[in-house]
Amino acid sequence: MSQQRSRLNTGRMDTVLEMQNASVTFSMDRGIARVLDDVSLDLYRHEILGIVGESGSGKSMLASAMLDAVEKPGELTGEITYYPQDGESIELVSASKKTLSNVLWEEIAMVFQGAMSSFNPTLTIRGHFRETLQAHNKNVREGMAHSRELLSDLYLDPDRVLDSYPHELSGGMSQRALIALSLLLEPAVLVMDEPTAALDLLMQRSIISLMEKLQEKYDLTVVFITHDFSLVADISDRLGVMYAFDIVEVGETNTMTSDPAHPYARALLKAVPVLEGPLDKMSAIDGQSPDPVERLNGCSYHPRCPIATERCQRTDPELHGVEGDADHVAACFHTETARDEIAIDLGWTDE
Ligand SMILES: Nc1ncnc2c1ncn2[C@@H]1O[C@H](COP(=O)(O)OP(=O)(O)OP(=O)(O)O)[C@@H](O)[C@H]1O
Repeated sequence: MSQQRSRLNTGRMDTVLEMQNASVTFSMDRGIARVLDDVSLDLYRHEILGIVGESGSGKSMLASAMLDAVEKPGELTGEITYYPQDGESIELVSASKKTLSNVLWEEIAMVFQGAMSSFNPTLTIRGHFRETLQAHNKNVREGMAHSRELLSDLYLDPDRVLDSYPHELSGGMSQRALIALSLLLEPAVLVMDEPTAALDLLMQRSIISLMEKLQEKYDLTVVFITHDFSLVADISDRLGVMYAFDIVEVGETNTMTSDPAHPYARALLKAVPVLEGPLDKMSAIDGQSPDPVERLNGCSYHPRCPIATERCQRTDPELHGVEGDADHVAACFHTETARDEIAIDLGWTDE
């Protein structure tokens, strides 16, 4: 895990990125699809925050929103504030294009899944590094020296990789080259959306342990988004769980992997396929994922929740501190009951 997160003198966590009521909507024939639903989240400087959730829960939308990079016709609303280590804070949603282009890659960078679609097939890897430096008016000679260091950090041979075209590299090599490229302009924050999804298990694990080293070496704040609870649990300081386009629980990784408080987070933990865990204790989550157009009243998880009450059908719960702990929040009226009644019994958890 990363070094201890820094605290402000006030005792509060030092926030590097703050999302307030961030929503993304798409206008569709059958109505408005709300694919990110009023998310508020603080990212702490120098932490690794894991975000997990099932397919379609809005993880990629969250990643794009963090950089104000939601593709049109998607509409992003809310406030996303970046706090540099030194200097004035920048609100990204209302920022000018010029401000945004200075922040992107130089302050906040992103790695998507599938390096192949991120690279230009007609350009060598050297061409990609060079182009990025030129686009940001950086010294190309110094930048190329840094690119060699980054590639070496990622256990790639700079001479071979820089001269290659993307298709000449294996999946694991090109994904690592993409991570090196994303770090070229020394960003403070790296948002990674399923960066290991297309790779085999061994390569996934090796990228995860590389990320831990890079985070320490370059003092990074990392958001690591995945559907794989067990993969990200190994390196995260905190874990956030998404359900129905919103964050439903965030807490310290130890708590989140042993005794989360939201019924969905508990069900997700039980559904985690782990090599070392007993298969007979895995269970799928019953019911359907929610529709972003046909929105339900009350808690979005209530139709699938074993402990839902009438209140859950009527009112949508806000995130609140679990047992008075402000660092562990869940959007559920019945967290105590969930912990009592929804058992988690997996070999790989710390229980
Ligand atoms: N261009 C688009 N127009 C309309 N809806 C979209 C668009 N892109 C994504 N969505 C919808 O937004 C919702 C959230 O998608 P998102 O890709 O963020 O989910 P995800 O959790 O990242 O899923 P996965 O793990 O499968 O990548 C889904 O219901 C998806 O169908």
